Amino acid sequence: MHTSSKIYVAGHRGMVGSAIIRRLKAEGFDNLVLRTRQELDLIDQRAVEDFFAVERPEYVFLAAARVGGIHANNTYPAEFLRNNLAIQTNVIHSAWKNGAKKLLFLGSSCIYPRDCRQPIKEEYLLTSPLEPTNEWYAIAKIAGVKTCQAYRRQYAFDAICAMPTNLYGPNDNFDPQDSHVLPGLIRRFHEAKLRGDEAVAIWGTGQPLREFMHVDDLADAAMLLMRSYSREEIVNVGSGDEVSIAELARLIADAVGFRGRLEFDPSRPDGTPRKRLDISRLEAMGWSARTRLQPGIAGTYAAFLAAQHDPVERTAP
Ligand SMILES: NC(=O)C1=CN([C@@H]2O[C@H](COP(=O)(O)OP(=O)(O)OC[C@H]3O[C@@H](n4cnc5c(N)ncnc54)[C@H](OP(=O)(O)O)[C@@H]3O)[C@@H](O)[C@H]2O)C=CC1
Ligand SMILES: C[C@H]1O[C@H](OP(=O)(O)OP(=O)(O)OC[C@H]2O[C@@H](n3cnc4c(=O)[nH]c(N)nc43)[C@H](O)[C@@H]2O)[C@@H](O)[C@@H](O)C1=O
Repeated sequence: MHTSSKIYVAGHRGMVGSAIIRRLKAEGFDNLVLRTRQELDLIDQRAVEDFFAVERPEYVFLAAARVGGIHANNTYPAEFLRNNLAIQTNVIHSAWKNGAKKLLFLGSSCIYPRDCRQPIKEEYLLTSPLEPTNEWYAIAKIAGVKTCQAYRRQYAFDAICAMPTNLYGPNDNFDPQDSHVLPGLIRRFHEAKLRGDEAVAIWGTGQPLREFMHVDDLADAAMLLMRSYSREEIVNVGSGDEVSIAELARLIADAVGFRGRLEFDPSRPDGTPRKRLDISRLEAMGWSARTRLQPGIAGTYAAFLAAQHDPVERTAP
């Protein structure tokens, strides 16, 4: 990949896509092809084929997807299955057909079995049943992995797959219902602080463990893989920063300055009990995450506050 290479980042307005764009621009890449969802709906097969036939990008970061937290996954199963199958199938096929040199597909740690041995190695995929709250999304993402592997075997297309752990950072989705836990709780604690509430509700028991990674570290790993990894085996991307949801909630309350009580609501689902990734494969390439959780949360809260004053933030660049 050279700084003049033509690079398409699908989903460049999302959290991951915008982090990859920041990283590419910081490294001097200046031949970026970008389309908003309004300009190019990636579910529309004909539109995607036309776009690739005209633009013929050399490298593709596939960071567009129907994404959300436990509630969104559980509530919109048809969208999580259909949109993700369509987006990834259209993009992978058109990239290959129009001569792309390489494509990076993003899966997720939630594609592994619910009760997986820990830390999770890449080879544990498809060894036992999935977590029911996100099986539709997981099935779609597993199909994405298999699509990349099939195109590599049959057509020698250099499609690679990264499996990130739970991500957070600037430009995240801070929706009160449909977001992931970290941005969701930043908003809930912030609003509770402004109202002077005495307590904040935390979904579930607080006992599940999650590994959190700053999205800039994911962008760093994505660049490394795009530059130097060309195999069909999937690659985990994790940070080792594992905390319980109760511990996470206390860290966020401290960062936001909320001094009231935390009230756990066990009527809401916990989801997977634990999903810590084994990242030996990536470590063997000399990689490790840099941003620790506490400063990462502080920076994300600052980005949330900035976006309150500038509501177009999530839709930039
Ligand atoms: N967030 C996380 O914790 C994790 C994320 N990942 C993976 O990283 C990738 C990016 O996730 P993230 O950045 O968090 O998600 P976001 O929701 O922040 O971004 C997704 C992007 O995809 C775009 N998009 C969705 N549907 C379409 C469509 N039909 N046509 C065109 N664009 C579309 C969205 O556009 P618009 O802004 O218009 O909606 C948005 O820009 C996904 O593949 C996800 O599975 C993996 C592990 C963890
Ligand atoms: C990245 C990964 O993310 C998803 O899986 P998840 O890790 O279960 O996602 P989550 O961030 O929504 O929840 C983590 C934990 O936190 C608890 N929790 C408490 N309070 C809130 C809360 O306010 N919001 C949310 N969302 N969760 C909360 C919640 O009950 C759960 O125990 C996949 O669906 C899939 O999308 C995927 O790929």
